[in-house]
Amino acid sequence: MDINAVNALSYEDFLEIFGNVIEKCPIIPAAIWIHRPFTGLADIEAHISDFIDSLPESGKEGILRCHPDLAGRELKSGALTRDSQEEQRAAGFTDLQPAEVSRMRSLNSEYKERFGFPFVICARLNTKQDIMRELLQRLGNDRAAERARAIGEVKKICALRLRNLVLSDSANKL
Ligand SMILES: NC(=O)NC1=NC(=O)NC1=O
Repeated sequence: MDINAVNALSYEDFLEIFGNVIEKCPIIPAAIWIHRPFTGLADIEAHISDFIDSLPESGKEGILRCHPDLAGRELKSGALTRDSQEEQRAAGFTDLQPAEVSRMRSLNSEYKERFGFPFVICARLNTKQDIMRELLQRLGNDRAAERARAIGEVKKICALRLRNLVLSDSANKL
């Protein structure tokens, strides 16, 4: 799907296709739709990034809370969105050893306890070893630094989801 096809979409079709580029936050693509015609993928990304950056801390933390834990309950119960399921599988979280699952569970809850929002990282750009190392390392951050870091990861996830939608022909099958 090229950018002209994106710009020609009705609002409903735009949301149907792009509604989950930020996990479970359709309000973000719904909000940036107003900026079409987009000049390209980078333009869509820039509008999403600007919208997120304009939010108060509580809004940014709300976005983070919409993300499922890595190797968490939703993965176990099959409740993940298709995007998230695919990303967690790619990083190796769908076939963890029981000891790895409990390690992720305890690290995730320690992180959530400390920051009040879940640990978020772009799973497609990391192996499960990278992710466990990052989780441990980022536990040492202060809240503001960690919020900014996690939002940066949300934007990376978004960028990969957008590329997958626009550059592949998956979105053509409306
Ligand atoms: N807590 C998370 O980082 N979740 C996720 N990262 C991804 O890349 N996909 C997810 O579901």
